[in-house]
Amino acid sequence: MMTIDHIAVVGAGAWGTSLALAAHRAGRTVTLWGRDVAGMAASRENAAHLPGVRLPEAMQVTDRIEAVLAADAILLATPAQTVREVAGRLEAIREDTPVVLCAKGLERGTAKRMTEVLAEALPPAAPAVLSGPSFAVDVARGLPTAVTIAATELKLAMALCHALGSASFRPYAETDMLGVEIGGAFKNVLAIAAGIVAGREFGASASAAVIARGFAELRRLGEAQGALPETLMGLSGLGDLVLTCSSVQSRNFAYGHALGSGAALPPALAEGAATAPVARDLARRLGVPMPITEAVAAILDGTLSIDAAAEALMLRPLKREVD
Ligand SMILES: NC(=O)C1=CN([C@@H]2O[C@H](COP(=O)(O)OP(=O)(O)OC[C@H]3O[C@@H](n4cnc5c(N)ncnc54)[C@H](O)[C@@H]3O)[C@@H](O)[C@H]2O)C=CC1
Ligand SMILES: O=C(CO)COP(=O)(O)O
Repeated sequence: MMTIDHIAVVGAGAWGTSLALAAHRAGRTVTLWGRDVAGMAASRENAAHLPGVRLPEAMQVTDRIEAVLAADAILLATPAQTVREVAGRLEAIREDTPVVLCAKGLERGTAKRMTEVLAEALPPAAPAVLSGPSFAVDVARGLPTAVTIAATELKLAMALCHALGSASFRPYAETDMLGVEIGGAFKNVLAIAAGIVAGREFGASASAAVIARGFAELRRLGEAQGALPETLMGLSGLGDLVLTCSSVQSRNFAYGHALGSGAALPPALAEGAATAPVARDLARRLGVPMPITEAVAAILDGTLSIDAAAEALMLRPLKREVD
């Protein structure tokens, strides 16, 4: 079996730092690369994103991209809209170095998935995807978490699972990268919808309806593109949808909640805000009805009020549930 010992994580935000900790707990040699990490390297703490969580001395924290290039595998954990630029900086990697995409989103302007962006920006990489229900803070604290790691070759997905798996972090291997990516990107849009429902105090019944009907949209769009239904119903699809649609810990949910309640928008990253218009356009192009996604995109671009969106969703023509 392929052996992965040295793991480099690119992006020292909440998720990158947590994944570096997971790799360390799994017994790997770990390099964490980020911009402006001198303070973090000295204090051994990511005070901005994970205060109180100690970074082990054995973990190399660096802003030198050269330190990443020789790793056996690279986890790319910067936000979706930066993946093209950041991947481009890794052009000197060895041919077929596994590069695991950890961002959840679609690229603005091109509507491309992260694997499509990587194929263009860094052709020597062997792509993989890591996704699933996993708040960075939970992973950083070593709470039990399960995720999906997908690669075209099961052998690579399994090697990555062995490299990252530990008593607190359980990855499942998968070959349906497309399905895993679609689940991760779209659940963020639906989490904004769920947050709006909670913030507007539409009630628990409406929250459950958004999750179930949102999942119907995710499944339709995934299947239209060739994703496997089992993937969409797994950790990276339904699992992550349930997590982010039901917890204020989710930045996407919190963003929607602020919209719904009329509070000031939180400054944190809400990937779904960038993905919503891209998802709407993609769905229209593929002829897939996605009314909740349409509503979120319209609320975000200011063309529809929340109350008008709710009424329009409730008064859509009556139909069979499975259609
Ligand atoms: N935070 C979480 O619980 C989870 C996050 N994710 C995904 O991981 C991705 C990153 O999210 P977070 O780490 O939470 O965000 P974050 O806001 O905590 O950190 C993002 C990091 O990326 C860095 N960065 C931004 N642009 C960059 C660039 N051009 N070059 C180099 N570094 C750059 C920032 O300096 C920051 O350190 C997102 O796609 C998110 O959906 C996935 C699972 C869990
Ligand atoms: O993807 C996540 C958990 O699986 C994190 O969700 P948020 O980006 O909404 O915080």
